[in-house]
Amino acid sequence: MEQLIIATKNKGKVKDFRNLFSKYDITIKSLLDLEENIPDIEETGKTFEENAALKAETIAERFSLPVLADDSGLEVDALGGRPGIYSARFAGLEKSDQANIAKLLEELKGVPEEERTARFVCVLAVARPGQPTIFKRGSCEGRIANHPIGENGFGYDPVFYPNGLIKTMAELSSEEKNQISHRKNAIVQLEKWLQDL
Ligand SMILES: O=P(O)(O)OP(=O)(O)OP(=O)(O)OC[C@H]1O[C@@H](n2cnc3c(O)ncnc32)[C@H](O)[C@@H]1O
Ligand SMILES: [Mg+2]
Repeated sequence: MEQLIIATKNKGKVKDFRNLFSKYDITIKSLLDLEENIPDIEETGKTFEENAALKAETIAERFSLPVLADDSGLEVDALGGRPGIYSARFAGLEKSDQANIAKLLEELKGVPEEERTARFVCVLAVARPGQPTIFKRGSCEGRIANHPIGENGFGYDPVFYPNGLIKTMAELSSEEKNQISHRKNAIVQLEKWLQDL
């Protein structure tokens, strides 16, 4: 069984990745599992790719090991693509899922259902010491609910209806989310690399 470091401190992502990687017989170590406390990596990039590379390359250099990072977010069409790369800090730097959802619903007040289209985007970066960083992008199309429903998942899952479903992402089991998610759609593109790990 192989081990892969994921440069994240987000427990929701870690749960998704553990589940998504189980079929490749790969175990995950996140920054939350490491003995030493890794300071937060400032996400100063202007794109998902730049921020994913910052996270993956910083940790890969530090440990001289291959590292995967995920930079992801929600693009809402009626908001011109916001919150996008700012999804985690939409309502402020304390990164509260509840506050982010409240701000999103407030900004979308009065916007009719057909104009509430949105997508989750996930960019994965794989950094390996001395080699060029690889990027893969996945997305999941849907629309924004009028109020939060469901207890599973994290982030904006309670207000996101994936296309074709009458349940929000937070009403799906992990297995169901991981069949259709942006994260899954990015990971499948790494399949060849994962087999050679
Ligand atoms: O940077 P790391 O440590 O990985 O953790 P983070 O939460 O700060 O992660 P990002 O910078 O990539 O911001 C992504 C945000 O987008 C949202 N998001 C991403 N994937 C999601 C998902 O599967 N379900 C719900 N919300 C998601 C959620 O608000 C995340 O905090
Ligand atoms: Mg972050």
